[in-house]
Amino acid sequence: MKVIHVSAECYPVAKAGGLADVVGALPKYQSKEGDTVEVVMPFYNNAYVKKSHFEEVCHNRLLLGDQPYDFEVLKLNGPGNPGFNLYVIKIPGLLDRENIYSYDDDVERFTAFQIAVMDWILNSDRKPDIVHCHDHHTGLIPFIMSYSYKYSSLKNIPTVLTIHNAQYQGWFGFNKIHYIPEFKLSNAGLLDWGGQINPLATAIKCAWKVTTVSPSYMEELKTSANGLEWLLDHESNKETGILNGIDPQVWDPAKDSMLVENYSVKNSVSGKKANKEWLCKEYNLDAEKPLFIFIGRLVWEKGADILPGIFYRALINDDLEVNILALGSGSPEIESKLKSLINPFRGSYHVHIGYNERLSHVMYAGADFLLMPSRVEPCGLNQMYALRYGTIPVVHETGGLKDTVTDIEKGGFGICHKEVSVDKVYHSIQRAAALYKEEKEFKKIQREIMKIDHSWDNSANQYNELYTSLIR
Ligand SMILES: Nc1ncnc2c1ncn2[C@@H]1O[C@H](COP(=O)(O)OP(=O)(O)O[C@H]2O[C@H](CO)[C@@H](O)[C@H](O)[C@H]2O)[C@@H](O)[C@H]1O
Repeated sequence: MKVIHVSAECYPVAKAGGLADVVGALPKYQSKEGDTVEVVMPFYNNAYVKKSHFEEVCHNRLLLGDQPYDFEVLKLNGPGNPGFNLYVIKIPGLLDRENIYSYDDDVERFTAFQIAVMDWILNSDRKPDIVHCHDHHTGLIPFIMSYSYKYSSLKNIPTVLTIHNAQYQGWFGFNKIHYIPEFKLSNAGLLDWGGQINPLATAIKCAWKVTTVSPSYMEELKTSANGLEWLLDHESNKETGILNGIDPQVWDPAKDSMLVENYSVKNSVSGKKANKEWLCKEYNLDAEKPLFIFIGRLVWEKGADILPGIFYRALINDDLEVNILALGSGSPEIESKLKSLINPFRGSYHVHIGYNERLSHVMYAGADFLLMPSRVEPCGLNQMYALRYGTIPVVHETGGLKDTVTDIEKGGFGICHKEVSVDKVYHSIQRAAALYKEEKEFKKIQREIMKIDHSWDNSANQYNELYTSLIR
């Protein structure tokens, strides 16, 4: 079987969040003997790409409307090889920029990327058995494969869409419909949702199967999906929730080269202490107090808007005695509120605004508790990384968090709250701080959570079974 994953992100080449982690790991665990699982993504002009070696596979010219663009398909070679064939599409002037998203011409960039992928597959000797698309940036592919005249020879290849985040749908106006390779106009309704071209909705309608990254999120989407509830409910017979895994080759405290000191279950106490002490020295925190961390995009879905309120309440209360360290970027208003707490709470609080992969690893290792007050969490990887690194998750019971974290009082290993509010999260922090004082019990939980298996094997098998059902 030959599978091609099409994605805007893939770790370690380009990462903005969890999508990259998934696409950079899943293919490694899907490849069984005789199978080929590949990834194709855009060529960005970032530091990783600059230091990597690529070999040209083909070059061609695509048409975006009537605008021609030359493109190259390059294969990653040499020491940076991620463990599967990884191809990048270079479209000079469109894709080769430093960042992944947030340019004014993202519609043109990602539509051209999808057309280039189609042209490459159309002209390749060995066609894939499955094309697996991820999120809205690749959502037009199932439509193009089924309805665009030029690609009609691909229409019997099954397509799978995985929704990592339904909040973002890639909407654009019908004035750009000519970007999509020519098709019978009577099919234009498949592109439409609420009067706009909606690539995520299009993929939900046209893909042969739709998956999302946890069973609970799949259910939640039917009542809360940023306008796509009815569609997701209507298409439910082709939908499945498959929980993400984590890649133990990248996320292993015993081997992680980004840590200050490596550790396993046996020496978790001293290993975590060394990482915590480094963080406390670096950010002027108190290593005696429990360390709570937050890592992620500073947006409403992650509950980041209530972080300043939660932090203030926890830090102003002298009896609680906690440290807080946050890492993230996003809404300028939240960034500035979080920064404004640095001066008043110097010695027990810091926020690092920006993206920093290495720091995130040290934080998972050195922290005692991870805060995830997400309002929407399709799966969430942070809580699984935290568990693996012996850090207890404090989470809102939603989506994938519900599927991966059970409260200590219910025989589990995390601290859960049922609502997203300053009060509820503060109450969870109080529970966590009390647990920290029960040293023996706290360290026992730390060791237990490090042993939980969240590796990809089980989920990779579920994807493979899904593919097999389509090929049959
Ligand atoms: N400032 C920063 N510096 C360094 N690292 C940072 C960072 N901000 C975030 N990260 C890292 O980015 C990843 C975030 O992954 P998540 O899965 O938690 O969220 P995301 O919303 O991006 O993903 C979406 O897709 C994934 C994958 O399917 C789903 O798990 C999730 O629920 C869904 O919202 C983690 O590896 C985290 O450490």
